[in-house]
Amino acid sequence: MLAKAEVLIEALPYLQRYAGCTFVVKYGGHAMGDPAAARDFAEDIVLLKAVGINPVVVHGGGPQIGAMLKKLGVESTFVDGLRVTDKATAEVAEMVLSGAINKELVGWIAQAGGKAIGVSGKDGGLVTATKVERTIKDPGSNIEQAVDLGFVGEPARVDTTLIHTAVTAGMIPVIAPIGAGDDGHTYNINADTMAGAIAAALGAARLFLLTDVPGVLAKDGTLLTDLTPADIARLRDDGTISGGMIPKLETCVHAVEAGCEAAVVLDGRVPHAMLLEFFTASGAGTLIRANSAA
Ligand SMILES: Nc1ncnc2c1ncn2[C@@H]1O[C@H](COP(=O)(O)OP(=O)(O)O)[C@@H](O)[C@H]1O
Ligand SMILES: CC(=O)N[C@@H](CCC(=O)OP(=O)(O)O)C(=O)O
Repeated sequence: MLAKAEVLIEALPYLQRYAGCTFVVKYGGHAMGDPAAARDFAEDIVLLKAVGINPVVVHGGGPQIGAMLKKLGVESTFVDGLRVTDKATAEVAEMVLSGAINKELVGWIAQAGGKAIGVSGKDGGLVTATKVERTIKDPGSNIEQAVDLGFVGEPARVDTTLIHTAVTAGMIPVIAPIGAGDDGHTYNINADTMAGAIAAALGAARLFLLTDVPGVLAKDGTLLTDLTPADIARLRDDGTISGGMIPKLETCVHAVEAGCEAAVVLDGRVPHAMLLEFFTASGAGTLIRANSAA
């Protein structure tokens, strides 16, 4: 019994410090595979709301989009962790993200006793997207070449009115990473990028990125517990990070440089990972701050 009280007391300074603050939580497609983990995640989100923190959820769904494309016989390729998206792929991405996954998460939060509102970046002009321009180095000649990723977007403008309205009404926004461009097209946005842009626009106290690894791992597999933007640039240059970890850490750098206090990459498969990270002194995962002394 006393142990339970001690756990609550350990959380007290965090509760006092962060009451009224916004946390943006990105729930990755890899982390959401297991229904028990999804239930734990929803409980964590509802608990945050109950103690006066305003959680805003941005979800992914990469593996689920991949599975649907496979069913439909459509091939998918990636450049730097971004899915090359033609018109048909954009339609499937919107269907899976805004339709299936978004509503499933809203359902899990309702089951846990919360009130969630599921939207995509298209709703209320939340996220206006522009086309992502990328170049890749030709391995033979080392010459930079432009690659066309199709309808892959990045947030150009974020209008947080809808989020503020929902939060004021006691609701938890659940956001799918789809945006409309000024050109009228639908853009598929990497969910980490979407979460970082929303965290930056809201001036969130924390950005949590829940994924399927314990955090950022060094080449020998050990967990890197604290990183700065300069460390991340080095890890990218020496090839320690690759694939989906690249947009994830770019997002963290963007968010902390825009004023978000800290970003955390952590293992969403661990039950109640976010609560353990946030409310206990022994944090898990990788913490990213603008500078190591902060
Ligand atoms: N240094 C690294 N540390 C940890 N994971 C890494 C690293 N480099 C690349 N990765 C890859 O990044 C993946 C996480 O990104 P991603 O697949 O996009 O996850 P999510 O769907 O949760 O966003 C890991 O599963 C791992 O394969
Ligand atoms: C442009 C781009 O790559 N979009 C992603 C959107 C979903 C996503 O990011 O999901 P995870 O967080 O689960 O990886 C995709 O099509 O897979």
